[in-house]
Amino acid sequence: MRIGVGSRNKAKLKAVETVLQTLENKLDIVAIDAPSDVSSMPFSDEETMKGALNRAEFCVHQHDVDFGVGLEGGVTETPAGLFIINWGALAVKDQATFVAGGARIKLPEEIAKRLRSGEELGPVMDDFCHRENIRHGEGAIGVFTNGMITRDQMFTHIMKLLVGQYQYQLSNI
Ligand SMILES: O=P(O)(O)OP(=O)(O)OP(=O)(O)OC[C@H]1O[C@@H](n2cnc3c(O)ncnc32)[C@H](O)[C@@H]1O
Ligand SMILES: [Mg+2]
Repeated sequence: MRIGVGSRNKAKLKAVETVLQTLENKLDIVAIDAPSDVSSMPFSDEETMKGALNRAEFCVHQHDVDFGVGLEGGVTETPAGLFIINWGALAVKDQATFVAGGARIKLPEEIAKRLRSGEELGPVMDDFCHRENIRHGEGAIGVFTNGMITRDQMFTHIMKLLVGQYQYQLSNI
C-alpha cells in the first residue's frame, strides 16, 4: 500500500505512520510537497478544510499512490476568542474523499493579536517559546495544554477519524 502525505511536517508524518502501522505491514509512506492552495495561515474552518482537501487530492492525482492524506492547520475567530483548528482529508484513488476535524483550543490573546496582524503561527510560537520548530513537535496545542495533547497526537486522532470512515464505507457497500 502506497500512501502520499501532502507535507514534510514531522508531526503530520508521525501521525500518519502511527495510525497506518497498526493496520498494514507493507507500508510505503511518501512525503509529497503538495500545495495547499490556501493562505499559509488559514483563517477559517472553510479555508483550513480546503487546504487539507487540496493537499490530499494533489497526492492522488499527481503521484502514483493509493491514498492521499492532507492535514492542515489554521485558526478561526469565535465569540470566545481566536481558536487553533485543524482539518484532515483522505483521498482514495478513483474513489471517495473523507474529511475530519480535530481538537481545538483558544489561543492566548497575546498570540491571537499577532496572528490578526498578519503573522504566521509557526514563527510566532518559536518566538514566544524561545525555541525552534515547535510546529514539527508538540505544536501550539502541546504548549498551551501543558503537553497533554501534542500536535502529532491531535493529528493521530484526525487520522483515526479518516481511516475509520473509510473502513465503515468498505464494510457497508
Ligand atoms: O509544512 P506544512 O505541512 O505546511 O506544515 P505547517 O507546520 O506549516 O502546518 P500548516 O501549514 O498546516 O499550518 C498553518 C500555519 O499554522 C502554523 N501552525 C499550525 N498549527 C501549529 C502548531 O500546533 N504549532 C505551531 N504552528 C502551528 C504552521 O506553522 C503554519 O504557519
Ligand atoms: Mg504550512
